[in-house]
Amino acid sequence: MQVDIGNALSDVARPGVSEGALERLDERVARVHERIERGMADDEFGYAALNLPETTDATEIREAVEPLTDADHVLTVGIGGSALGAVTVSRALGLDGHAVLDNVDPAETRRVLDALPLADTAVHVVSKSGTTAETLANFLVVREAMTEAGVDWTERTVVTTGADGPLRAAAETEGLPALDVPEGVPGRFAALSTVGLVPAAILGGDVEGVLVGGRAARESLALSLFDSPAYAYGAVCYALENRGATTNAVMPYLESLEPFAEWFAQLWAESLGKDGLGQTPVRALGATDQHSQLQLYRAGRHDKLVTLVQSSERPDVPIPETDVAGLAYLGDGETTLGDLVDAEFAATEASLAAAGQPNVRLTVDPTPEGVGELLVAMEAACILVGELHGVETFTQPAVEWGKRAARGLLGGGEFEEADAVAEKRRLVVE
Ligand SMILES: O=P(O)(O)OC[C@H]1O[C@](O)(CO)[C@@H](O)[C@@H]1O
Repeated sequence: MQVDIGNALSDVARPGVSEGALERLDERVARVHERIERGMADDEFGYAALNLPETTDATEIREAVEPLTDADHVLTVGIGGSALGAVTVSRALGLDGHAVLDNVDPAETRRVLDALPLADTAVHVVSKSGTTAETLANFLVVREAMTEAGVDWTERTVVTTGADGPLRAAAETEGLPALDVPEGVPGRFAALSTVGLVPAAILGGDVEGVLVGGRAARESLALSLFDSPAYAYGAVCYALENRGATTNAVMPYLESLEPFAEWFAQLWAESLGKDGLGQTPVRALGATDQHSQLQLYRAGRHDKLVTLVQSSERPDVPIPETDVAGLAYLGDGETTLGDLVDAEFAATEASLAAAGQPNVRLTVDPTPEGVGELLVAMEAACILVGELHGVETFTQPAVEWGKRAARGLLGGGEFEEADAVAEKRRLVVE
């Protein structure tokens, strides 16, 4: 993976970071890298995520899912990091047949289940805590639907969960194959583990290659940001946030990385949104969003960084020759769709720079190794930013308030947060 931070420097962008400021920041990066290395060496909570490329046992995963590999479809039942990593990996690997229930919109749950050939579907239920209401509710709905379809759901389901909790108990009661969520790794950092790799393994994906790429990202971590793509990216994000770029729009120019932008959004928001800090992650897609959000990125406030993700190579789809007036430059018998999207990428990047809008280019290999390298590099970048900000990168206390309120509203206990719902300030316009 390559990171080009040139368009984030202060002689191009406003806000921008000077090379002198980066040199000074590099001294702090060295200290943080030493902290990260200690955390990895001691398999400390959170830092253990960067050990997953070494500790994840692909053979164990393949053995657990072997009875399910005849399925052409996999349904992941999970939410947040218990679904986003798996969706990101399987889509980035170009695997078809992966459906996901990571919400409790009844219309969507019904639409997904009605569309799936349930007899030809393996189900992967994932919850680190084993108590997440959305996941457990969907699991109950899925197994009922399979039963009604005449499918023995216990023969088609594998569970990945923590050491205890309702989901572990259900797996033991029903005799379901159960894999462990890695100890000490928050869900949003668990893509290169059982949590993120099981569906790809069922669908025949190169999970071993993803782990090889993750190892490459780990090995590229160094004492200097100028020697480590992951730290270069994280350091620029940190410096630009401190200079007013409080939004980070992630815009991959690969459809196969569209879920990656959503995975990144949880990683960045849930890890760094603390103590009044944190960049707001925005999901975008190139070239499509050149025809929507780019107007804001170029001509709006100078309060955002645009992270452009480019592919190091592309398949060739020729644009057929045409005599349609004005289209000869496309249909000349030589230009391909890859040429077009690469030209649009370069034009958008230059357009942002010309407007003084900070942007960074990540160049990734569209291979299993490239996928693993990208994910681990972003995780390392996130940990660097968390250390530089001095926040608790690996917890997410702010999400608990809403869970208690919802549980109270559903009669799941006495929670003062539920009272606050009843006391809502109202001004209704109809
Ligand atoms: O894997 P679990 O415990 O079901 O949690 C799912 C998601 O919910 C959160 O805990 C937030 O509520 C995320 O951090 C996590 O990825």
